[in-house]
Amino acid sequence: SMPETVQQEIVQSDIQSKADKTPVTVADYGSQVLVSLVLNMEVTSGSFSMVAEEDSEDLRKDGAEEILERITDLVNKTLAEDGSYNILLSKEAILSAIDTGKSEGGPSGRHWVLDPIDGTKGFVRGGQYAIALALLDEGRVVLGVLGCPNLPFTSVSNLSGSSSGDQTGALFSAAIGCGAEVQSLDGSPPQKISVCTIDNPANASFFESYEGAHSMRDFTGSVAEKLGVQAPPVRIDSQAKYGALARGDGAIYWRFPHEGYRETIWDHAAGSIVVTEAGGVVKDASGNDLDFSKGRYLDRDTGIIATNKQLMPSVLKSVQEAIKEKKQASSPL
Ligand SMILES: Nc1ncnc2c1ncn2[C@@H]1O[C@H](COP(=O)(O)O)[C@@H](OP(=O)(O)O)[C@H]1O
Ligand SMILES: [Mg+2]
Ligand SMILES: [Mg+2]
Ligand SMILES: [Mg+2]
Repeated sequence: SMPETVQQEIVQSDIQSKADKTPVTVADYGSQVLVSLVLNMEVTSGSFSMVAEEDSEDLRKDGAEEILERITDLVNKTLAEDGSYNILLSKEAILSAIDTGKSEGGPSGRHWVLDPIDGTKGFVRGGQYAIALALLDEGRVVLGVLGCPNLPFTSVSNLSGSSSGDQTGALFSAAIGCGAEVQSLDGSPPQKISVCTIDNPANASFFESYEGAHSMRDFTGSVAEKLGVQAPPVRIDSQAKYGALARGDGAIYWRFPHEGYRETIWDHAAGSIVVTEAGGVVKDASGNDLDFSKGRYLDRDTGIIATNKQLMPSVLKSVQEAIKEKKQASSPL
């Protein structure tokens, strides 16, 4: 696919820095264009609304001509190679396709939620990333798809060492009330997946961000200790973590960003339905469900925890204890 080709050949000029200092690449923009174009053409019933991560502002600035040209070429080349749609996009059409993702979402009606490349830092590093698409209906996630081109098809235990002969690439999908599935990217028949059945925290392993700045490791380390987790953390980028959890590669995924960080809905919508439809649960640190109905940002208390039903009560308890300790340690006497 287009992101795979870009990842293999990525050069410095393909990578830009956004106003918030996070990276964005030609593949992030290109993926947002392609997904929004196809959705627009295929979804014909009702009005179309999409909440997506990227916008065209930086691409309309002086000096962005070259990168816009590169995105336009990439998108047109991909469309031509695929052959399903006989269209050629101008630069202006590229910019307006990106901006179809400007919706505010919210509690009423239907909204597509897109992270065109989740885990851009992993993508640039040659690591894990995901293309994450979900559908919100009246404020709840009803559909989710996670494309993970670099994820071993059977298990992340095959991440290091390609000697296993495992296929690479996994496409997770879930619809509300219908369970979760995985298939290979070349279109093998989908198979049902479910979270692991581990109930003893001593046997549990956990996923967390590869990027240390995305989740506080001193905090998650103390939660792991309280829980009695023995295994070392498995650190991978993007919502591939939700996919890996949903098929039982590990028992827990948790995320505790630094204070003041606001989570966005496209970082969790697709992943959370894949996990819940695989029989798992996704909560904030207070044990509340995530609320995707509040617009582009996710309404939540500190942290996000995904695990199976058996482990959630003890994980929440350890998290609460760790939060209490942290508050005591930082409050003046
Ligand atoms: N300081 C921070 N704390 C927490 N999350 C952050 C962050 N900076 C960026 N992120 C988010 O973390 C996502 C990647 O998740 P992970 O840490 O699980 O790999 C990024 O998605 P994008 O790569 O789509 O921008 C971004 O939204
Ligand atoms: Mg980003
Ligand atoms: Mg993201
Ligand atoms: Mg992204």
